[in-house]
Amino acid sequence: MVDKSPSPSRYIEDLLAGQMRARSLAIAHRLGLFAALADRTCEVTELSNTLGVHVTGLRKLLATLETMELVGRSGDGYELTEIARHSLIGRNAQSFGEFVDFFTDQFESKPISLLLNHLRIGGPVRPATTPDQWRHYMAAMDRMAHLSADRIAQAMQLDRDQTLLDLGGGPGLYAIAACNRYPHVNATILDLDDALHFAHQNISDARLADRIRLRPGSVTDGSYGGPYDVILLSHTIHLFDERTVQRIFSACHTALGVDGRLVVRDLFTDGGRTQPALGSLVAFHMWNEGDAYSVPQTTGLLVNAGFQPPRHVQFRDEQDPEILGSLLISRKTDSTST
Ligand SMILES: C[S@@+](CC[C@H](N)C(=O)[O-])C[C@H]1O[C@@H](n2cnc3c(N)ncnc32)[C@H](O)[C@@H]1O
Repeated sequence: MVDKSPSPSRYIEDLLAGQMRARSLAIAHRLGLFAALADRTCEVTELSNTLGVHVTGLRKLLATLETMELVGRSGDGYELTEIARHSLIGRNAQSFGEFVDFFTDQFESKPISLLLNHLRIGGPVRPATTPDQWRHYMAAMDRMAHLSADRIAQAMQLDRDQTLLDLGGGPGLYAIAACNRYPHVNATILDLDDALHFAHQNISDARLADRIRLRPGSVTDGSYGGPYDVILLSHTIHLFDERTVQRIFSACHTALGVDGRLVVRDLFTDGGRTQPALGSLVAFHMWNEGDAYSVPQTTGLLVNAGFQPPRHVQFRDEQDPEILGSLLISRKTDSTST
């Protein structure tokens, strides 16, 4: 049998090329190249005029995109491949372009020197700060919600509940999906002011201002109001260290009514912390003060805070991106052990 595995040097070369591929994707997306080719085949000079860039550089960029199977040639022109058409333009089921901007912001604001310093001396590593970064951040969360909010609303099973708190609710689309699915539910979204600005717009577009309340604040303050029937913590615990997550879970226990449920959604890894692989990658590159928590570790923190061992609900299917994560759903026990 012929051994088709790459040599060690080819393997390392390919890992390094991965960074260049990601940068080509980011630059083409920022330039608007995919949008410019959305419904036409374009010759290089015409494309360079549309995008306002030099032909020489553009030819090289297009060649990289061709190797990545995002554009193809048709005669003298370039056109999008099916993958690019489905994942990088418009808002169809597989579109994922918002994540290109969001990930790119993360890499630009966290150069390797900064990550090295963080490894050596610890401390915070710049969250989103500029208005553009907030817009990209919330647009990516918005996109993820379009792929998953209805499924999460269904998995939360709020048929007999009245009140939902969405902690770190971002653009508000989980609260909106829950209120749409369960007409008897009222929701509260607690988040930082910068995020609530986006939630406010979405709630007003959905005409749900009378059922969804915005509560500016920090999840680390530990005072969430209540009592609530259900608390959702979607893609938020990964921002915080383990001690803070423990305090947040305990504060959730306090804010829940009798028999209340906590639904934690995240990119949970296995006990070895390597699967899904994206979990270990984003934990190191993006979630510097937090982590991609494993299912056993999060279960331990929930039980310590006074919750029953959670059910692990996989709500995404094989076609979905890994970043959608999974859910841990726990019911409150009567008293805390912490
Ligand atoms: C990764 S986003 C997830 C947003 C939303 N829950 C979702 O699943 O799409 C994390 C959210 O936590 C919010 N956040 C970060 N630090 C926070 C804090 N200290 N207090 C409250 N919210 C915070 C961010 O503003 C953002 O909306």
